[in-house]
Amino acid sequence: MRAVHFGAGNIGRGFIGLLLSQAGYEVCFIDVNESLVSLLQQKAAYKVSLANAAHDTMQVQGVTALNGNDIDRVAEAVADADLVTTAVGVNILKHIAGGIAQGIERRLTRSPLPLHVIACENAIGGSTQLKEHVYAHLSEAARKSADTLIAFPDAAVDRIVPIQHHEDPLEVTVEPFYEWVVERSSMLPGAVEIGGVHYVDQLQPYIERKLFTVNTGHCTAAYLGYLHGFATIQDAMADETIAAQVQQVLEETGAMLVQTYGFDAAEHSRYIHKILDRFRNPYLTDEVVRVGRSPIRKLSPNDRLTRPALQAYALGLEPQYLELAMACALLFDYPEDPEAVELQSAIAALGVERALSEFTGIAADHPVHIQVVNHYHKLKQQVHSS
Ligand SMILES: NC(=O)c1ccc[n+]([C@@H]2O[C@H](COP(=O)([O-])OP(=O)(O)OC[C@H]3O[C@@H](n4cnc5c(N)ncnc54)[C@H](O)[C@@H]3O)[C@@H](O)[C@H]2O)c1
Ligand SMILES: O=P(O)(O)OC[C@@H](O)[C@@H](O)[C@H](O)[C@H](O)CO
Repeated sequence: MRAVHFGAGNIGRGFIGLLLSQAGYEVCFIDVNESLVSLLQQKAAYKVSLANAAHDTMQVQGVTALNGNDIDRVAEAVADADLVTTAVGVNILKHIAGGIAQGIERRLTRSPLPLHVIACENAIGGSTQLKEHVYAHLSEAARKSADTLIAFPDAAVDRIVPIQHHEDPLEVTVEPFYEWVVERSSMLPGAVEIGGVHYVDQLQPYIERKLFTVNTGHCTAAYLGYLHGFATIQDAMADETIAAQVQQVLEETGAMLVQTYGFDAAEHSRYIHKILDRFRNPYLTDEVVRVGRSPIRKLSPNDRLTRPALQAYALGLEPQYLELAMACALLFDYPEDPEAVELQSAIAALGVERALSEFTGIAADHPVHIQVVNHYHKLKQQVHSS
């Protein structure tokens, strides 16, 4: 079986490529990083090591790679694939959609076999978003056939894979934990299920639980850590005040998730504590600037800060630590992150009130907005006086 995977980066090699290879797929990576593509072509294999005491290692073999700019070959690979997956970043999906669409057009003329396209991004409805981008490139006739032969089931993926600093540029160190959940109800009849993937009827509770626990807690640790001068999540979590604030945030999202989806409260509390332990994994070095990357995306209405804060508020819960985390995100001024630079220029140009409304969609007179701005001004004063 052939899988075409877009994005040979950290999660692409360290999780999706590894799991697909273990499930019996020949994996063809597609990436625009030329040196990465050429190394994968030369070596056809790479090493994955686990961030545990034993430093267990695994070898992924028989992989191939294509340059994402070679649209003709990308389309050919998609046309012949048994599965297409992505881990490029949700904002990059629109850039890979053209190649996928060309592949689908060719495939529909030569094969009656169904194809599943799964976006493994940290976003609600990632595959659905990819489908919209792909369909924008398809002819009316192709769209009609694709409706019955091509499915885009949404997914949630969880495994912490930091930025890598190995001598071998293909090696990747990953945490031992992993979870890949795919929505079965949007799959086509007779679909082959991938070994190691957890299939569920409705993804919404799973993606919200993952995004609003793992990723909300993670970015809170990152933004608080950045503000206090810590370089890594592990260092930030060793600070008792930060660790307590991260836990408070997760208790707020937890209360919202338990009320919304009826999760068992005790089980959810264990889930939170397991995640806090994962953040502290002493065998990982995960930079706060990676975890805090793209603050505009992270503050956007459907992402890990704004959405749970507004959902909690709507339920009558007071999301005060989420508001604090949002204010810290507004203070993420890392000059090498293009979104952090854009965010800081917007705050300088519009003022924090308007910038906050612009990026989160929250009206200036909403109580959550008012509290975030209050926290922002207080934190800014503390930063100046320290
Ligand atoms: N790293 C993690 O811990 C983790 C865990 C779960 C989910 N994710 C999600 O997975 C996605 C990728 O994250 P990552 O950490 O692996 O990032 P990454 O930067 O390591 O990898 C992204 C890869 O995509 C490639 N890429 C960019 N534009 C492309 C294009 N047009 N065509 C093909 N390839 C392209 C990049 O060259 C890079 O190799 C993100 O959506 C992220 O939120 C990451
Ligand atoms: O990838 P992002 O930028 O959406 O979020 C950064 C991290 O929180 C994220 O990559 C986690 O490590 C991952 O989601 C764990 O499953």
